[in-house]
Amino acid sequence: SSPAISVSAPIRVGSRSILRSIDKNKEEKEDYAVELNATNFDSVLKETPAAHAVVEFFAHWCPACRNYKPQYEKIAKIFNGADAVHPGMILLTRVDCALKINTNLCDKFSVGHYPTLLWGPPSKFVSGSWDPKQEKSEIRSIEDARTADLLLNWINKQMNSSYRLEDRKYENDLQKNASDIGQIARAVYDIEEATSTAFGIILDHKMIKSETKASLVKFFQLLVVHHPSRRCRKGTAELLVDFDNLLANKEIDSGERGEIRNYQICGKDVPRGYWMFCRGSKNETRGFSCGLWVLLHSLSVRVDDGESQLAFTTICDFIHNFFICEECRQHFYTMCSSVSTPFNKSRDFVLWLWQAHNKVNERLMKVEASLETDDPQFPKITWPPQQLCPSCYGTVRVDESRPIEWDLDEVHKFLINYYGKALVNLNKDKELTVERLVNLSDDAASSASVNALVVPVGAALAIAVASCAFGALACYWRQHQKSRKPRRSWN
Ligand SMILES: Cc1cc2nc3c(=O)[nH]c(=O)nc-3n(C[C@H](O)[C@H](O)[C@H](O)COP(=O)(O)OP(=O)(O)OC[C@H]3O[C@@H](n4cnc5c(N)ncnc54)[C@H](O)[C@@H]3O)c2cc1C
Repeated sequence: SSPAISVSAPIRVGSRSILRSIDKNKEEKEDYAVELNATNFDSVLKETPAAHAVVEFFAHWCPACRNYKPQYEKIAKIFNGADAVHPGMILLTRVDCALKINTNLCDKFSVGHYPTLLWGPPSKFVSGSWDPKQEKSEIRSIEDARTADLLLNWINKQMNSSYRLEDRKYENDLQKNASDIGQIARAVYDIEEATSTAFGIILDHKMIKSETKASLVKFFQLLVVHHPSRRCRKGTAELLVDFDNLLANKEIDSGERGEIRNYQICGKDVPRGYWMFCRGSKNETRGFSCGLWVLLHSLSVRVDDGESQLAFTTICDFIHNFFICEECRQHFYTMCSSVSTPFNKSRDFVLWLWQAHNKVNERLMKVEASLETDDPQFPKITWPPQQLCPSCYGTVRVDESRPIEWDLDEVHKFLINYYGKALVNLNKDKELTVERLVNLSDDAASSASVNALVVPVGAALAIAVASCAFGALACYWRQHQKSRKPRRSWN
């Protein structure tokens, strides 16, 4: 579902001004920043799904504010509303302090000059206030944002992001443009969304039990090392470290979830509540299950030969224990169980997953056609289509009724490229490397005497150490937590 922002056009007090603003919008370009006033300020900021808000306090008579408006609008256009280039993350708003109704509101936020820009979590603005002298406020003043570029740079610094003014809206036009491999690039958002959604479902349905915990820990280890999104790797690593504490071990089987219920596995900006690559043309189609497939494929192409069997069993167990669609998990598990020889090449595992997905596609082609439950814009196909990977097709396919003669080397090459390189991490952060982890752990060691806490050696740790096969990273990380916690901060 797309983020619902209840107010998308400027709202002013009085019906005449509403009409004026509508007319103005027709004549001029639409305003993207949401205009707030004392009556809707709290409700809009309370309801927004965005994790961050910018409030511009201005006065309509102020010439500098009028000149600033096009700059501010450029940024609002990128973030505000479901059709924005990067929807759902930041809400840009403005308050006209020259309107009597807003006098108290502007006072509460210590507006001393126009325009004043404040940044913070939307909830902190609700019934909130701000004082420049106040320390430790989550609301911060944006000092130098005279131009759209400067404002976006400031935002990028806060969010560790790399948004650009030139970013264009992602059009999910796979069907129209099936040969465009670039479409997959934005799927990293959906993988993050799927990871966070999966974790949310696991918690909501109290699925962590003594008999499923080991399988979840193994899956987390796989994510720590091979998730394409850095913030999910980081979030999962931190979760793994604190798993026993967060889970309140003794309460697992009683269904309690301890502190873990508040944990955001891919960081505080995810989930965002919408899908990009996996957005269906109807609300109920695609979304999570599509995101989960893309996550699994992107994991498969990242594992080494030596990890392939463990990655296979980890994914099979994860789906079996935690994918709440009964038919899907049963069917997938049957496919898993039919594998008799352990994988010792990642290529075989990658191709197995591709084939398994195609088997599901082929089954669903028939089911969806008879029940008319398909997404008309995204019918199930045997994948990849020839337009996307001509070389995957060993021979030119003249007769559609004959089985495809796949060139498996080419399919493998294609999958590695598609779910590997092409599916890039859009966050420009430094990579989480083994070296960095080692340094972090050393840092933690040097400060151990001051702020170390003893982490109980619980079942999760034993399981984690016993299954240290996903590269050095997860293993190293988990083992170093035997006697101490690392610092919370990663930077
Ligand atoms: C493990 C698993 C098992 C499932 N089993 C069932 C089931 O038994 N019954 C059921 O009704 N639904 C099942 N689903 C859901 C179903 O497969 C689809 O995810 C859902 O119908 C949404 O389909 P979609 O059009 O978004 O494409 P999806 O099938 O979700 O695919 C997502 C994207 O992956 C790419 N893709 C497609 N095929 C392949 C392939 N072979 N290899 C690599 N990439 C590919 C395409 O870009 C596609 O857009 C399962 C989902 C998962 C994750």
